[in-house]
Amino acid sequence: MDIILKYFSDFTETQTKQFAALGELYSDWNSKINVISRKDIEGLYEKHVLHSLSIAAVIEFKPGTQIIDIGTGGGFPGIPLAIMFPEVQFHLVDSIAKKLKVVQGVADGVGLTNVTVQHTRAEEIKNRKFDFVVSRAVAPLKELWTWGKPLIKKGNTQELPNGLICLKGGDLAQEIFESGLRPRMVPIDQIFKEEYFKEKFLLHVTA
Ligand SMILES: C[S@@+](CC[C@H](N)C(=O)[O-])C[C@H]1O[C@@H](n2cnc3c(N)ncnc32)[C@H](O)[C@@H]1O
Repeated sequence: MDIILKYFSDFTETQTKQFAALGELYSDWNSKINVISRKDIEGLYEKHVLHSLSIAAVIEFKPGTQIIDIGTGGGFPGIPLAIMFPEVQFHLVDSIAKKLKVVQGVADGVGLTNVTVQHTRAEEIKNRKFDFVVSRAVAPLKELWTWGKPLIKKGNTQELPNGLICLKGGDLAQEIFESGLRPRMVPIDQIFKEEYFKEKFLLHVTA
């Protein structure tokens, strides 16, 4: 939890309690339904919570914004962002139902009222639009954009235009080339100084 407070300090008492509760909630849920590796659960706040919050370091979503997290797994980046932005609506989807049990359990455990979950493949969602798609470690950029683009309403009311914001790591040159897109790229090690964030990037593609 200290690692979060190192970079973010403007939390309300509720938010501080909610972030603090994540450690125990994820340990409990993960012992029942394994969604996070044992090694990663030890580094939960750095590798999952803080990493998810890199999005909050780049954009402060306005109240009323609607966001879908594609392939949320155990709730990343959706859950930390939902705590960070209590007036923003988050729809967390995954193709594996048991992962969403954990997500719903954690959301209920911290008392989040701005989170909904849906068991579906992203490409099967019809007739719904969001301001942003967020995603971490789910699919190559080309595929993510194919799934995400139809879900995004065009708009330009925030610091960044509506679009896809995804968290990725490693050498992305080939992946970006194959996508045919020109995302804006933010190296996360410019935001957070821990070794873990070396070669990790936030990509933003405008809708
Ligand atoms: C490597 S995990 C990442 C989970 C989470 N985003 C995180 O960073 O911890 C990838 C997740 O994407 C989900 N997924 C893959 N393809 C999907 C699709 N087409 N629609 C919805 N979820 C998908 C998988 O079920 C899995 O939970």
